[in-house]
Amino acid sequence: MGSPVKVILLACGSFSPITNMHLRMFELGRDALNKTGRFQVVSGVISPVSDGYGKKDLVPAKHRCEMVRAALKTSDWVKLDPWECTLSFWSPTAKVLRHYQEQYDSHSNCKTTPSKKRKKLSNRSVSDVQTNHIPSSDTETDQSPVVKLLCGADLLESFAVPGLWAQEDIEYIVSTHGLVVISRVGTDPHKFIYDSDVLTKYKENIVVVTEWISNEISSTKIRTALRRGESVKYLLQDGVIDYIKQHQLYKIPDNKYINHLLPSPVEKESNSNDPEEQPQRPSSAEVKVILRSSAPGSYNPNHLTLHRMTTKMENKGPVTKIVPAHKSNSTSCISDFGMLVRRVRNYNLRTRRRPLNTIKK
Ligand SMILES: Nc1ncnc2c1ncn2[C@@H]1O[C@H](COP(=O)(O)OP(=O)(O)OP(=O)(O)O)[C@@H](O)[C@H]1O
Ligand SMILES: O=C(O)c1ccc[n+]([C@@H]2O[C@H](COP(=O)([O-])O)[C@@H](O)[C@H]2O)c1
Repeated sequence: MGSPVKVILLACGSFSPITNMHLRMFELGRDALNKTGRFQVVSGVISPVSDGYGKKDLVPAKHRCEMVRAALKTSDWVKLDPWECTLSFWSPTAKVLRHYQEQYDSHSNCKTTPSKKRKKLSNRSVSDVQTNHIPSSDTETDQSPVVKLLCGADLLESFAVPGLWAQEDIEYIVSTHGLVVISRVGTDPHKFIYDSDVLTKYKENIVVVTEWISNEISSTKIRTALRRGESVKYLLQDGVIDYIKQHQLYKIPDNKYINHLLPSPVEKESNSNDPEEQPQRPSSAEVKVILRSSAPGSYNPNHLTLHRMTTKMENKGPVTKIVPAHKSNSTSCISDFGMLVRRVRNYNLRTRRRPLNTIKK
């Protein structure tokens, strides 16, 4: 067998935000290709989609790129390439693959490699190897790497969504580049390939990786958890969580799990051991009144009851006492109380108001 074909794994997607499973995909893909003996993965590239894609909950590309950068601090072989997402318009994946292939071809030692030869290499199947229908090793070592699309099985199955992908793009991707597909719960990539004439035609160029340690992290589920104020630790890299918190992405409420990672400067300053200084956990009724009256504008607009309950307080200026809002029946903000109380205390500290615990009921 000749020397293996060098491969660059390219993952296209929203990465809003990048999850640990996106990172795992690269590890799984590299292992699977290297184990065949036919390929040697030399690097991985993450290409976040342009803002022009217009998908729901797609935070601006600059944030998605920064989150990818933060996540990749723990990888020594996967890199961010912001080319696609710096364009103001969406680019089909076939175009993105072609762009990167051209980049690598032009940078390779073998600038004269005809693309047809590359296509032949990329398409090399198990049967090719077995029958020694392979280029000589001298030729191979001069080859620029082949860019393969690394994706989850849901992306593969989206090929069948009517009108979503151009048929010629699908054929170009599988014939010229090839796919490395990571299994995902609820998908059946082998059957999907069987059902598709074009995928069956090029099936030697599709590597399906079964992830036995199945892990259904998705960016959608992460966004849902964030919106609900739930912990996302161990699902995202800590640097990504910090970034989300710092830039208040995904409309997160005051999230105790997120916020406890990075205490606000005011919280650091007020690091008192005096039990009298420690905020108490008030009842829901108390918080509702505190929020609106002490820090107008900084409460979560989702807590509409707060607004209604506190209009009486508006002319009273700063918080001087807690008024039990026993008439309220909303429980929507209960999980955020600790942080809400800290916010009030911080607000009072910043504005030199009396600490919360000195406020009498
Ligand atoms: N848990 C997972 N298992 C396998 N592949 C995944 C997983 N999560 C994401 N991917 C793959 O990562 C690539 C980029 O993902 P993208 O950010 O667009 O998807 P996503 O996490 O499913 O996002 P969203 O939930 O916002 O649709 C896609 O090929 C997708 O199939
Ligand atoms: O090229 C296409 O026709 C095409 C059609 C649908 C999706 N894609 C790409 O698939 C990636 C994941 O998209 P999504 O909607 O599953 O997050 C993203 O990079 C898109 O540009 C690409």
